[in-house]
Amino acid sequence: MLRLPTRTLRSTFRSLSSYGKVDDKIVSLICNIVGPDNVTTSESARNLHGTDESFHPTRAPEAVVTPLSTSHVSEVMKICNSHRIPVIPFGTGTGFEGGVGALYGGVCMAMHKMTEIVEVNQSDFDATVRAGVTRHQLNDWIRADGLHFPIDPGAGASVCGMCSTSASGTNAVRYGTMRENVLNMEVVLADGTVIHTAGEGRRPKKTSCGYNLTNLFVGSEGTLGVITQATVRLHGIPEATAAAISSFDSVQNAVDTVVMILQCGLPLARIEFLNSDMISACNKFSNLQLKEAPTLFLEFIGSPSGVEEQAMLAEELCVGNGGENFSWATEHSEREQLWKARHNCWYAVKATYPGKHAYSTDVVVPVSHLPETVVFCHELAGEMGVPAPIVGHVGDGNFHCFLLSNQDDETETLRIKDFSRKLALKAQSFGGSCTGEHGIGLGKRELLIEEVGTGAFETMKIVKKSLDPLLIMNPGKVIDLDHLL
Ligand SMILES: Cc1cc2c(cc1C)N(C[C@H](O)[C@H](O)[C@H](O)COP(=O)(O)OP(=O)(O)OC[C@H]1O[C@@H](n3cnc4c(N)ncnc43)[C@H](O)[C@@H]1O)c1[nH]c(=O)[nH]c(=O)c1N2
Ligand SMILES: CC(C)CC(=O)C(=O)O
Ligand SMILES: [Mn+2]
Repeated sequence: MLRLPTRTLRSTFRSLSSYGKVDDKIVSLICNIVGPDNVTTSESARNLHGTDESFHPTRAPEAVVTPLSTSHVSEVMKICNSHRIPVIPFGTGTGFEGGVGALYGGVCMAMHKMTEIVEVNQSDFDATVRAGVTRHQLNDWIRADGLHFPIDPGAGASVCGMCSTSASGTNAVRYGTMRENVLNMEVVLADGTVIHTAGEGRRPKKTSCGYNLTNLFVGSEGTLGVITQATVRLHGIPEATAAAISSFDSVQNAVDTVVMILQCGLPLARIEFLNSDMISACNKFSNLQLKEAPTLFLEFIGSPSGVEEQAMLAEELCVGNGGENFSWATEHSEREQLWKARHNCWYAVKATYPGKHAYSTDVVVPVSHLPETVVFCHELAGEMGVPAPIVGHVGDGNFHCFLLSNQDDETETLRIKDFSRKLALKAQSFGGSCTGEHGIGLGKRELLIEEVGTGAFETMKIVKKSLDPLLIMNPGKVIDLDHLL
């Protein structure tokens, strides 16, 4: 692999124009590999692929390439590396941190045409999928076998996109995040080399075999290579499931209840907190009639008797903390409605405040500090005098506060940045993180340095520069280019 000394790198990147351009010659070279139907420079495709769900503005790539195979990806990478052209992988564009924006131009590697479910090992509880397969497609495929892939960011994200952001969702309290559920990945590196992070065809449930490359690429946000295939854990669909809702007279009481439930060792499947602004938005958007108060959504799974036992204990703890309206949803349709409303929180907030620009924080803290952190967030929003719907995967100590602003009002945008920085610093002061699941992307690059400290940050830079010496993989994300030159 090519390595350049720092001085050479600096002079190479003296100006942004040091990256190669995707001109007609490059387009034609890429066409020769993937075929003309799989490369476009149309404005609409470029804009679409330079946008995600974040508030970061669209940064369109110069061309969008849709490879059909790993060898396509590898050959395109070789061309881009030799002409020093940025490559930005794209899953389904549901990310929240501006990860797909082409800051320095280049090629978007859009993975949606690699749609094969390579294998499902029913009795081993694992599956291997190509990069374009979404979590919904995988679940539709394996449901009849009594299996599911439980990691559930609300959107229909691609499984490999989820690997790349280290995604999780409402089920993480029971099943963990992508970090605990990825067994192996095929990755194409910047120079076109194809590797399997745990060795080709390997899918052991545990391993002590060398450095954990799988976990290096999980959460790498497209900055170290293109993930072309992932082998993930599957889980059995539980025999019985019940959901419950309870509302509280204060944020403190609701979140204290979460800590108590966890301390009792109740094996919850899900426990989500929604504040009254969020319940109000959900009532309108998802046609619910819930009391507009701090509320917990809970779910229990297991055998029918086990579920009943867990639920009764949870009810006792909720009521003991002033929880009211404790109600059950055992019917599949009722539960579906509840969790659909929860997954639609983002759209509910956007619909409630039309014309406003929304941003979501993503802090996570050790659970004993959760009540203090949520209350801090609530009060900070109060001081700012802005509506701040909060929703969170509180079983993991992770929650989101949605901040709303007028897009054209620079003062409001700055206030939001200030709010989210203060909240992140508070979480870090409790031993937590600025991001539990959305990633660093563009907006949290400085917070990353504060969080991990100089030694770990320098080590991350060494990893980045060793795997991608010409800095073509999703440049400007996670680590600012200024820190790498
Ligand atoms: C309504 C709603 C609700 C939620 C969420 C989104 C939305 C719209 N999300 C966020 C989002 O779904 C999550 O970040 C996904 O992992 C993004 O997957 P995409 O396939 O859309 O990646 P997307 O295309 O957005 O890319 C995200 C990043 O990964 C990189 N990337 C994508 N595919 C790659 C590949 N094959 N190889 C290498 N890099 C690749 C990109 O370059 C980019 O940096 C979320 N998340 C979460 O963790 N928990 C949650 O609860 C939710 N909830
Ligand atoms: C913050 C949201 C917009 C997405 C998310 O992560 C969630 O709904 O849990
Ligand atoms: Mn979330």
